[in-house]
Amino acid sequence: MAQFMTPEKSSLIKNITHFTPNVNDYHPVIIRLEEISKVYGQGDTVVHALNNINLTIEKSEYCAIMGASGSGKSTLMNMIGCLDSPTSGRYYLDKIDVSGLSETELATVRNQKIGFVFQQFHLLPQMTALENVILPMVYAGISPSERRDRATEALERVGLGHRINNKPNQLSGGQQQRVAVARAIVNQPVLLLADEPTGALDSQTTQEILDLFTELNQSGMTVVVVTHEAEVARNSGRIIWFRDGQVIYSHLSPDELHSVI
Ligand SMILES: Nc1ncnc2c1ncn2[C@@H]1O[C@H](COP(=O)(O)OP(=O)(O)OP(=O)(O)O)[C@@H](O)[C@H]1O
Repeated sequence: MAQFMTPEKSSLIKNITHFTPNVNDYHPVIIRLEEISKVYGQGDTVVHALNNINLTIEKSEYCAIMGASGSGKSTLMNMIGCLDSPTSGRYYLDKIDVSGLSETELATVRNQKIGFVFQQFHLLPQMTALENVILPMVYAGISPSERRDRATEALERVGLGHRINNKPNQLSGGQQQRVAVARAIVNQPVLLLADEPTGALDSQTTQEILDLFTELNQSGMTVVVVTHEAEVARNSGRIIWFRDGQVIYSHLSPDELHSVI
C-alpha cells in the first residue's frame, strides 16, 4: 500500500504507534479491542453503549455482529470503522494503535485500511459506476491512469464489467450494492466492514451479495458484517453476539445461532 500514499499521508502513518507483531503468526490479528468502553451522557442519563469490550478478529475471518436493538452494534461498528473514538480502552487496527489518533489521521487510516458497505449504498447519483469506484483512489493519491484500470478491474470482479458507464439510477438495487462493494475493495483494504448490507435488498439479491462476500472472504479478505438478519449472519464463519454493550458470545458458529435467537 505504501507506494500509493502521498508523501504527507506516508509521514502521518510513520508517526503512528505500532503494535508489536508476532512474526510467526499465520493468522495476524486485524482487529484488537482492549477494554473498550463508550459512554454517552452523564449522571441520570448516562448510557454505557460499549462496556469494557475485549475482542480480536484475525485476518481472513468472516464475522457477523448481532444483538438486539440498542445492544451496541452500531457503536461498535463506528469504533471498528474508526468513525468514532472510545471513551476508554485501546483499539489496534492492523497493528496500528488508532485509539489516540487525530481526525485527520483517522481519515487516512480509514481510506487505506477499511472498505465500507452500507445498507443504502451511498453512491453519488451524478457519477457513473466507474467514477464512484474511482473516488476513494483520488483520496489515496493514486495516479489517474491507474485509477481507471483498478476501478474497471474491481467492477469486473463484482460482475459489473458491462455496466461501468451506468449511473446508479440505471442500476438495480443489487447492482448498486455491487458497485458499493467494488468501491469498498478498490483500495485493497485489510478489512471489509458492512452495516446491514442487504437490508434494502430482496431475498434473491441478498443471496447474490452474500455469495460475493463469501468469494471475497475465500480470497483472503477479512469481512465484518453488522446485521439483524439470521440469514446474513449464517453466511459468516463466526457470530459475535452483543447484549447491553457487552460481548455475550464471541465465537458462535452459524449452527449455534438458533440457540440464541
Ligand atoms: N449519540 C448517542 N447519544 C446517546 N446515546 C446513544 C448515542 N448513540 C447510541 N446511544 C445509545 O447507546 C446504546 C447502543 O446504541 P447502538 O446504536 O450502538 O445500538 P444498536 O445495537 O446498533 O441498535 P440498533 O440495532 O437499533 O441499530 C443505546 O442505548 C443507544 O440509545
